[in-house]
Amino acid sequence: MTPPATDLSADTSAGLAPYDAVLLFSFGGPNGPDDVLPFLRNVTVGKNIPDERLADVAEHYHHFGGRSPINEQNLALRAALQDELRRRGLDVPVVWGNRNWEPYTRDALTEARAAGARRIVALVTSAYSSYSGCRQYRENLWTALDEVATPDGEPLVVDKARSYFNHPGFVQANVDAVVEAYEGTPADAAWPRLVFVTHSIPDTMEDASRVAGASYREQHLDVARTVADAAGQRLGRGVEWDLAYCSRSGPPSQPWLEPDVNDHLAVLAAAGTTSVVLSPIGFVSDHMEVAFDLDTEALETARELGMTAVRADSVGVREPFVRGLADLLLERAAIARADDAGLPRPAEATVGQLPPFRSVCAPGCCRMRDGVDSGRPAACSTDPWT
Ligand SMILES: CC1=C(CCC(=O)O)c2cc3nc(cc4[nH]c(cc5[nH]c(cc1n2)c(C)c5CCC(=O)O)c(CCC(=O)O)c4C)C(CCC(=O)O)=C3C
Ligand SMILES: [Fe+2]
Repeated sequence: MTPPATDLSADTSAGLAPYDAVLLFSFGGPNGPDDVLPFLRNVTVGKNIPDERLADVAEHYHHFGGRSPINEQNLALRAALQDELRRRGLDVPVVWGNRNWEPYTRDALTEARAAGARRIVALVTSAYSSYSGCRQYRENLWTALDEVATPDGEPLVVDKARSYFNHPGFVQANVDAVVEAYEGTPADAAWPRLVFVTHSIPDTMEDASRVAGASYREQHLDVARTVADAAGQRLGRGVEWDLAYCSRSGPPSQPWLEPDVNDHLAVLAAAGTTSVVLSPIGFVSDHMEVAFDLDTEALETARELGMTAVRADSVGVREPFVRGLADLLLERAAIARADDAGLPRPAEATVGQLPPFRSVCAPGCCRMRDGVDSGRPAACSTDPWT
C-alpha cells in the first residue's frame, strides 16, 4: 500500500521535476557609459520620474564608469546556484535574464528553450513583494513569453518561486553579515545601533502590497526583528534597531516610505548615537543602490555627523543564501507536483512571524496602486488579466 503523498518535498528523487530549467530573473544594469541612458529609459518608461532625478541617477552610474556591479553579481550568483544544484545531483541549466537590460528575459527564455526546456521556475532577485519585486517582473515575463518562438507549438510555461524574505537561508545569511559587521566595528567605538535599509517605494505601492497578510514594509519589519534578535544572541549583547529607506525617486509631492537613511542618521546623531551598523536587508547584492546610496552617500553622511558606521554585506553569494535558494527551488517543484496532482502542498520553510508568501499569485496581487488595474497581463497568476 502506498502512503498518502502529503510530504512531496521528502521525495527527493523527484528533484526539480516538473522543471527543466531555472531562470535567474533580475533588474539589469548598464555595462558601460553608452548603456546608461538607454537603460534608464527602459527603467522609467511610463513612470512619473522627474528629469532632474534621472540626471542625478545617470551621474551615480557615471561615477562608477557607467557600469553597474549588478551584472557580475548576477553572474556570480548564477554560477554559485548552478554549482549548488549540481552538488545535489540536479543537472538543470540556470539561465539569466533581466527586465531592463541585456541579457533580456526573452533572451534567457530563448536560451532555455534551445536547451530543451518546457517548464521553467523563475527566481526573482527581489526578496520582498510589491509591484517592483513581484508583479512588474510577472508583467515582463508575460511579454517575454510572447516573444519566444515556439516552432513546435508547445508553449513554454514559467512558474515563480515565492518572495523569499522570510526563508531561513536569506535570513541566516543576513544574520551572519550583521554579526561580522559588529565584529568589524572599531574596538574604541560605542556598541552600534543597527539600521536596516531597504529601497523606498511610493505609499500607494506599499498599500497595494498588502495582498497576502503583510505589506512590503511589514515584511521588512518581520525580517529585521528576526535578524536583530538572532544577531544579538550570537554577539551576547542585545542590539537596538530601526528600519530606514534609500533611493527615493518620484516627485516630491508624492509620498514615499520614510525615514530616508540620511535623515535618520541625523536624528540618531542628535539623540547621542555615535556608532551604527547599516544592514541592506532590502537588497540581495551590493549593486548600485548599495554602492551609491549607502557606501557613497549614507557613509559620508555618517562621517559628517561624526559617527562610526560600518556597512554589513548584502547576502550576495553567501553559502546559507545559495543553499536556501536551492531548497526554495526544490520546495517550489514539490508544490508544482502537488498542485498538478491535486494533492495537498508540502510544508514551506519560514522564520519569523509571517506565513510564506504565495507561490502562485492571486488576482490583484502586488498592483502598483490599490484598485487600479494596469491593464497589463502578468504571468504566474491564477488570472493573468487582473
Ligand atoms: C523595491 C525596489 C527595489 C528592491 C528590490 C530589488 O532589489 O529588486 C529596487 C531595486 C533596484 N532598482 C534599481 C535601479 C533603479 N530603480 C529605479 C526606480 C525605482 N525603483 C523602485 C523600487 C525598487 N527598486 C521604484 C518604486 C522606482 C520608481 C520607478 C518604478 O516604479 O519603477 C530607477 C530609476 C531612477 C530612479 O528613480 O532611481 C533605477 C535606475 C536596481 C539596479 C541597480 C543597479 O544598476 O545596480 C535595482 C536592483
Ligand atoms: Fe504578487
